[in-house]
Amino acid sequence: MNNRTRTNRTKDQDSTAGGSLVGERYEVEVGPVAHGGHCIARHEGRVLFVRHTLPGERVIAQVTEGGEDSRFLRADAVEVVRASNDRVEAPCPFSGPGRCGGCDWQHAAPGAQRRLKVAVISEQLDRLAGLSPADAGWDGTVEPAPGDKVAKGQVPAWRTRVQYTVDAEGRAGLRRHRSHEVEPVDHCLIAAPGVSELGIESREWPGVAAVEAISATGSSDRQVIVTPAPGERLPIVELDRPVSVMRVDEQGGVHRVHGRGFVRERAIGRTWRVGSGGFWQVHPQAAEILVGAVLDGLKPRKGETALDLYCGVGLFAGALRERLGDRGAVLAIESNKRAVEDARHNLDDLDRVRIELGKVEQVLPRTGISETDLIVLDPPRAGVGKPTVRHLASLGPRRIAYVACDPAALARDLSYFAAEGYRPVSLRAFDLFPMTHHVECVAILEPVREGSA
Ligand SMILES: C[S@@+](CC[C@H](N)C(=O)[O-])C[C@H]1O[C@@H](n2cnc3c(N)ncnc32)[C@H](O)[C@@H]1O
Repeated sequence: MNNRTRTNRTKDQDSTAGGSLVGERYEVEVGPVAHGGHCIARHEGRVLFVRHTLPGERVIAQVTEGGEDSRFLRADAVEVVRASNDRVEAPCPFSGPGRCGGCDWQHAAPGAQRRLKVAVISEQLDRLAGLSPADAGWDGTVEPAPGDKVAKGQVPAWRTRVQYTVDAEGRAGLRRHRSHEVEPVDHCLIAAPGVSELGIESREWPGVAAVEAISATGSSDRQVIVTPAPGERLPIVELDRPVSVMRVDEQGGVHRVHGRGFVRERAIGRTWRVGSGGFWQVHPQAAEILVGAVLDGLKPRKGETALDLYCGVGLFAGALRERLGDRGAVLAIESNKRAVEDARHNLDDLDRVRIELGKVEQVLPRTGISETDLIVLDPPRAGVGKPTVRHLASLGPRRIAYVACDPAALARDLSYFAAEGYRPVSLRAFDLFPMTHHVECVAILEPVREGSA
């Protein structure tokens, strides 16, 4: 077979740019996985990030983005010439080149997905922090959530929050990869049963741009957040079961239409009020798993003080406060106003817990705190950043727990912590986003002792 074959390009693709290579097809050997749900291949010296393939495969890659002058090209594997042993038939009929962008690894066996995540974390730690798995105190595994152990070809239904986009015909679906186009679906396999039961995909949504469906864990609370299409009023939303309905206005504000303005999640023996727009982990076992990893790593002692930074509705602050005894105290900081209100409500029964509203980088210097024993960090994907890392190290904590949803941001911040004299003593990785490329890590840091390398 030719290693360069031209396909029928669409008019749109031809009009993208003079030197566009969109639509070109190359036969390539697929190399290692890269962060972001794709693998690296090369063609005539140029790097291709290829989706829908696996390391070691030989595929026909069709360019989806990039041109003659691009540093790299994006591509989809549209034909597999030589398959990896890790390849399975994608259980989801909506996945594949040009289709739903929600999952990256439908075509990989569950164990293989976790090995891909191991490779990505290892590569990020090495490249951005100069750390081997052993240096980071990591056993080099990604742990599945106990309830997600499914056989080859099966899919765990874990996603308790699903963002549907509605197409021009009023059909709910999921976004295609790096696109505003909608792939209409009649059932998302990774959606939790409580989301599927709402039947979002089986009804029409005229005048609606987006629908978010939420199924709380440990309570029967269900919520639907509807974003009307521009210039449209909110349609009457009637579903087969009682759910609270919220509306998003054109400025992004969320308003209650009927029912409660929040859902109640159960975790670590407590009930957590989570208002619309407030953060809660999407995987139903995530809160328990992450709290367990943080407490195991920090080993809080009676009377210690702790910071819970990027605290959301107060999950780690609550878990820590219960371990610190009468003289312990927790300061939590969160920038989302609604989440702070929920955190104050959720932790109302605990004394010596203070929750401050604002950005960590702005609020922390204003608190006047000059030392603390423990810190939990659970930042958004961008990570913490050098100035905040410096400030945190200056507080001299005995241990820091860093909960990370992006291994690249974690590795970058670990390199900043190293410069401030803190190093990871343990790292655990959890597969809290099966079928996708996402992974959650918990790193425990300690000050480097005199004499230790
Ligand atoms: C990954 S969530 C963690 C929430 C919480 N720890 C939990 O486990 O449920 C990150 C949180 O950081 C908040 N956030 C984002 N940027 C922030 C900043 N600069 N300062 C404080 N909070 C921020 C977000 O609103 C979100 O609630």
